[in-house]
Amino acid sequence: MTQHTPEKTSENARDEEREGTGVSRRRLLGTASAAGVAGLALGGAGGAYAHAATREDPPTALSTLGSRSVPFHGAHQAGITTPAQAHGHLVAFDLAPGAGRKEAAALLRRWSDAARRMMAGEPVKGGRGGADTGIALDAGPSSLTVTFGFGRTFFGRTGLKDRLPRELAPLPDFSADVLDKKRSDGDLWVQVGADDALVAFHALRALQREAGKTAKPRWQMNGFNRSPGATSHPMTVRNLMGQVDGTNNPKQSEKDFAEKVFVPEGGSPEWMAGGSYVVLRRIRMLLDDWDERSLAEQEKVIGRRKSDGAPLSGGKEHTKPDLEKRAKGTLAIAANAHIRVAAPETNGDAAMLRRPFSFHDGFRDDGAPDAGLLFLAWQADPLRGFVPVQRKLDRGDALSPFLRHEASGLFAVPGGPREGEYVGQRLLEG
Ligand SMILES: C=CC1=C(C)c2cc3[nH]c(cc4nc(cc5[nH]c(cc1n2)c(C)c5CCC(=O)O)C(CCC(=O)O)=C4C)c(C)c3C=C
Ligand SMILES: [Fe+2]
Repeated sequence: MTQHTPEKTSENARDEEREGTGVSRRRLLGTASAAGVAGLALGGAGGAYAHAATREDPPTALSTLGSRSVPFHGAHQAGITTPAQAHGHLVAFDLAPGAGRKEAAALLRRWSDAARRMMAGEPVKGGRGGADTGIALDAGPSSLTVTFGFGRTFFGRTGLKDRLPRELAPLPDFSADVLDKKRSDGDLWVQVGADDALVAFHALRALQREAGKTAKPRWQMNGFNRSPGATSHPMTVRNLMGQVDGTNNPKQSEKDFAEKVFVPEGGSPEWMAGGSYVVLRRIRMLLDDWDERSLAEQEKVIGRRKSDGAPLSGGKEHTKPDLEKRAKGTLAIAANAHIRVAAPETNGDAAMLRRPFSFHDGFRDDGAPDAGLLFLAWQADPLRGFVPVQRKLDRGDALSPFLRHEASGLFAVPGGPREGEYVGQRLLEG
């Protein structure tokens, strides 16, 4: 598996897509049961066995979930089209005073090396004397991905203003914004995703240690999705409002997918070839209000059935919504339904790949959950993706009264590294 198709979110699809480099479920189960645990050599990247804690320990047999690995190298960074994992950490770092281009390049080199190793299930420095911290020692890679991006402020701090992409222009203000500046933006951005919570934390901790004196965490957000295997049939993930969320994402099988999501070879700036721009919004959901609405009201707000995500114009989850359909003179999908207002066909084809994590950070002073969506939208150009759609949603979307946009970020995520390269090398050394 090199790249995953975002529309294939079922357990079977994930198995199938991960067979390329990981170990397929069939092979894994066959091998593990036939050979037993102790008799087998340690698996390498994505192998069926985790690293033994000591030389004497027999290797630990891994489940399908633990053994899956995602390649670090490729045309695009991992963590964009990879099916969203069960656990996610988003962290922004600011360069320390005095750290410039040279220090940033050395950091990206260290981070890339650590990410490559951890994504292959290998130990990394982090503990005393360069030992691994041991947090993920008996686990496999568990579909770990680490994705790196650059914020607008990075370019001024490193003397690279002449390489600042025009796409990183500050996002406009939206009327629904109640943004906390301290939890927004940042020089550097890291997304960690894994299907195991300890593997995800291990990676986060190792990267934070590697940042050393060069960069300090500015903010961190933690998110989650459903665990692979938790549903018995293929089903797009649900968000904390209970809706099936992600149905009408661009599909990798569509011929204009890459054009929508990635900067093309020969595009500008050159160092962003194969890269993408990610918009992050921490969107708190007013769940106490939402959960009091009837099922019919909730479905009208979105324009889809809550049970299976089918459009209110009829059909199944993946049936194309009929925006013109009327029943007894009334639009089946209301004029302000979220899917109508957000749809590419009502926004000059504005498109983005949504790959969010849910979050829950406890309860607020008023007793309401501090919970919602870490909305992540990936696109080749935010001015042709997120911005026009959010402008339109801002003007009259039935979902907006139930949401508060509390933090925001826009980052340039360069293309994937070639063998021997580190992420961002073409920017920092080009
Ligand atoms: C600016 C872009 C968008 C924001 C912000 C946004 C927030 C948001 N959305 C949901 C729930 C759903 N969104 C759905 C579809 C959908 N949403 C956007 C854009 C934004 N959403 C788009 C482009 C689409 C696809 C529209 C289409 O072409 O049909 C859906 C329906 C299922 C699906 O297609 O994913 C749901 C449900 C929440 C809860 C939320 C903020 C917290
Ligand atoms: Fe949406």
